[in-house]
Amino acid sequence: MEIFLDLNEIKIKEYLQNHPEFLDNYVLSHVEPDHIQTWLERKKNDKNRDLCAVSIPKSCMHSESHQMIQDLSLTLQHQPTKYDVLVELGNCISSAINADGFTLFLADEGDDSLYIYMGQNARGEAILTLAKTNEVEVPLYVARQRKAIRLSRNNGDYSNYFKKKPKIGHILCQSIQQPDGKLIAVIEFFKHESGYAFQDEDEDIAYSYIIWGGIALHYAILCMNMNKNKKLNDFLLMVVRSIFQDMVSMELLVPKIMNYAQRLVDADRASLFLVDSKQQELYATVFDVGNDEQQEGKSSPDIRFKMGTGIAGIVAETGKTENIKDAYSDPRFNHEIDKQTGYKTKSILCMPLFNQTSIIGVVQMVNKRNGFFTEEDEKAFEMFAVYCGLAVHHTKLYDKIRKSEQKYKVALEVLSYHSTCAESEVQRLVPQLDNQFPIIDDYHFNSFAYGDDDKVCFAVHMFEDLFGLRRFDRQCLIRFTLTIRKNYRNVPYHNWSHGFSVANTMYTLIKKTSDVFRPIECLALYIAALCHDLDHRGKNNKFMADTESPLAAIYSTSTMEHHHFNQTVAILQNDGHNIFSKLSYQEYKQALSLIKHCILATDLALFFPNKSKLTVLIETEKFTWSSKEHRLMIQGIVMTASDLSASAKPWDVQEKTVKIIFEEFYDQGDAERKAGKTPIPMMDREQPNEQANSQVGFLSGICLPCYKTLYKLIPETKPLLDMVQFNLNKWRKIAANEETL
Ligand SMILES: Nc1nc2c(ncn2[C@@H]2O[C@H](COP(=O)(O)O)[C@@H](O)[C@H]2O)c(=O)[nH]1
Repeated sequence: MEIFLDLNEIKIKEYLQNHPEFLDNYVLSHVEPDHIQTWLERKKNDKNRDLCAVSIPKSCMHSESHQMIQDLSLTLQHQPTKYDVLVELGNCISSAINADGFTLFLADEGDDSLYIYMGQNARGEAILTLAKTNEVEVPLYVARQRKAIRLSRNNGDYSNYFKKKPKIGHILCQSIQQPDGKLIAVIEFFKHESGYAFQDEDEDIAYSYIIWGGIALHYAILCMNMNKNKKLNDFLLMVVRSIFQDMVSMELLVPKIMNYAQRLVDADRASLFLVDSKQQELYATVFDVGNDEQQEGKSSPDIRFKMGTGIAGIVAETGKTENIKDAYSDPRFNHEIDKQTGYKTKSILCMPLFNQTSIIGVVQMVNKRNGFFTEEDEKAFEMFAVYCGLAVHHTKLYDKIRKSEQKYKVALEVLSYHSTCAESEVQRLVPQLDNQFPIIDDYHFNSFAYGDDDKVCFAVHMFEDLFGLRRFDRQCLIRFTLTIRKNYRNVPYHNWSHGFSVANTMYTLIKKTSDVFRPIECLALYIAALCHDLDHRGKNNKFMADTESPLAAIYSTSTMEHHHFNQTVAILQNDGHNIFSKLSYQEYKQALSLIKHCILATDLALFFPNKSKLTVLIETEKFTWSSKEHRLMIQGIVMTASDLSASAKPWDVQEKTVKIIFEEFYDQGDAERKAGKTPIPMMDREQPNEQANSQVGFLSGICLPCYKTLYKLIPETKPLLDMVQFNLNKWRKIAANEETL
């Protein structure tokens, strides 16, 4: 019996809407794929096809999409999260297709799990629940196939699916992907049983909105990434500032970094392990930094384990990042620490930290909130790890520097104690200052005739004679001079006797040339002469450089002369030693500046250029005592003249001094030979006949030019010039074997 159904277009449509599977089955079993493809092409390209006419008037669609864009743009203005955009999109589509609601499933590209979106917490972090596979077969199908599905309760294929969804009669499930095709989410709209089934045009409308939404979402993700990048840049700036400006110690900087890192990848815990390369172990520097900004990482020095142990140990060995989704299913995971802490590790993101040459540590993020650590987390973490390595490396350096500074301070304290004179020595010397002094303002004064204690008395007496005691304290002066003597080493030539002798020549020159130099210049010249070779080791600057001595590392030029000045300042800074304490700040500053200039001028390497410039000024009659620069130049010459004044002493003193100088030269030559170097003839004790020739060279090449220049500007120094000339002639005769020593 043929049944004629009273069918018309509306009833057919109604039937098809209520029985979508009927149409699906018909098309899938009766229509050729090519024909379906033609339909799809036509649908995409059919400009005239009016989506809205089918379900919503274009104006309404237009106004709807206009409203959606307005809503979305409002959302986007408030720096949306990805979830804000998805929820807004779902709301827009729901109202456009008259859905009673929707469920949002978030995808994890790590695997094809879906997470049911339950909302956001105060920090804008999504609250997700892992969807049980057997409860989401439809969204899972859509996620895998990227195909929309429309179902109604009486649809045979998925009737079980509706059993878990009481009161829901119809669903429309669609995937949402980024422009690059990456799956973001699946959205399942639903209607209660009383509603109509979703239609084609509902699917089309949802599809159209999702296109818009995808763009908005892409923008939102860009915005979030920009925010994240801004936060990352702000963090990196903080790290760099901490490293290079605050120079904070490890204790302060690393917890900051770990707190940031833990927030960066949304981890529940963060730990930093450093490599103990000697023990081949890792130890926790900061362990279990929580999500609370204030919570400082608990430093757990007792958490130590061998390299290669656990995920962190393996990363420290291999230098490769590990992203573990389920720690306990990874045989490499070390359960021991969980046992110690009672904390359950699920997911781990672990990254090596490098300095220029090696792995210095491992940063470990534990338990990603809501799921697993993503590829995006790994990328962000990689950048962070570079700066974390930089920070750790520099804080370790600063910690070493701080420890060295403390050791240096201790060494200085010890040195200061042992290198300053005792009060008893001061008291013992005071009465001696009232004794009768020999005539010592004499260029030919022979210091060999007196002992070291006498020389201390003479030195204090010379100072008081030149500068009086109105602005100086005698006890302080005695203490200062005794400590100066103590800080000359017991070497053959560059000892206290040499320091005193140079000061004596300077004293004589100042006494016999009154009014050439100003008081502050005289004070500086005298103290510089007394201190100019403090702590000399009997080796010259070349030796200090060749042997890579620490002093040469500190002072690359005029090595010993800088050290002599540094020692002078150190002694002035000792309690009870500051002879300048009654000077004004300006006078003190000027005195120290002049003392530095004078001591550095005793470096013969500086003598030659200084003398040449001065000679030109003299010969062109441009030298003027009113020029500060010219005064400094002549002060330099005066220092050298005093320093080499042994060459201008009577012959018996010169001959005795030279023996001592060569003793020291030969000691240096022996040390050079021991170091595998060949000493110059002057320092080679195996070439003793070189002495006379060396002296001819030294007196003619250095001393005579020095005293000639000095004489042109300070004629009162003629006795020095005459005696040098005499001694030079003696050395020439000896060198020519016309005389013997
Ligand atoms: N060959 C000689 N060298 C001498 C003599 N007197 C000093 N010197 C060297 O000159 C410098 C002076 O600088 P100083 O501040 O260290 O005293 C030093 O290197 C002496 O070794 C000499 O008579 N002959």
